[in-house]
Amino acid sequence: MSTTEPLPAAEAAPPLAGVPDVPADVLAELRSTWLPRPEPDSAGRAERHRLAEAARRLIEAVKLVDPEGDADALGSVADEVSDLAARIAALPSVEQRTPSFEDLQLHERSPFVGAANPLAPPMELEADGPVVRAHAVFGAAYEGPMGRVHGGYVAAAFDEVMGVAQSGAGALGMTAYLTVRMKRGTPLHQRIDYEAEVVRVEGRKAWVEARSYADGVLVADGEGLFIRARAV
Ligand SMILES: CCCCCCCCCCCC(=O)SCCNC(=O)CCNC(=O)[C@H](O)C(C)(C)COP(=O)(O)OP(=O)(O)OC[C@H]1O[C@@H](n2cnc3c(N)ncnc32)[C@H](O)[C@@H]1OP(=O)(O)O
Repeated sequence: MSTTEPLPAAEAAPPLAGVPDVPADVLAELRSTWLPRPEPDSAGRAERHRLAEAARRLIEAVKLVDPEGDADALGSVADEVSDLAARIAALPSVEQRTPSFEDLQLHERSPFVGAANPLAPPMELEADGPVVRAHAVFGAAYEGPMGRVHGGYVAAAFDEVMGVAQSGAGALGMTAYLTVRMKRGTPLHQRIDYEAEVVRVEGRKAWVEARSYADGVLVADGEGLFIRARAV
């Protein structure tokens, strides 16, 4: 596939040599901690998602607020937000009980796709056979160079997408290494598209390649090695 073309239309590609042809139901099961993101299973979880979304807007607003503005107004909202943080912290915590199955899912808690995690942009994921696609918009809080996503977040987003795509090996493991080539700045405030797939499998090791695009232009690509746990 060309690395400078816009994302290709979804189409069934033949399996790569050495990469297993993993049945669709196995792929779906392996990916189920990430996607699809289900409807909230309770009113409380729906409100927690709404709270996370409000917190994302809070983070963006705090990052952008002008320190040369009205200092009293800033001080007043700092007090209010501080009080709010204390009120939320005083509510029951998930760490005070045995987590439910839903609490543990990455579509709930991940720093990239988690609906309950205010640090998650959140990234949206979809799978098309062995290929995993994703998109995300990074706000001001992710800024490194002016107007561009910090390199650490550029790489971390690749880890998330590759982490899902390793399912194409028929098993899940941990990231052993990750190489990301940042070819252009990844712009803030616009949709970034990702695609990733397994390109090689040897025993417990699966190599995954991924690319990211801004407005159809390649901004980064990379590869990672994922190693599944030894059979016990
Ligand atoms: C459980 C389901 C979870 C499912 C979890 C699903 C969630 C995924 C989340 C997304 C991914 C993440 O962010 S994961 C979080 C970030 N990553 C981590 O925290 C991983 C930290 N590292 C580790 O836990 C470990 O080092 C592992 C698991 C990567 C490997 O440990 P190990 O299994 O004991 O490996 P070991 O027997 O020594 O080596 C096996 C083979 O791999 C090679 N090898 C080992 N490490 C490396 C390495 N870093 N780079 C290159 N090659 C390596 C060895 O040379 C050997 O090759 P040979 O002699 O056989 O040729």
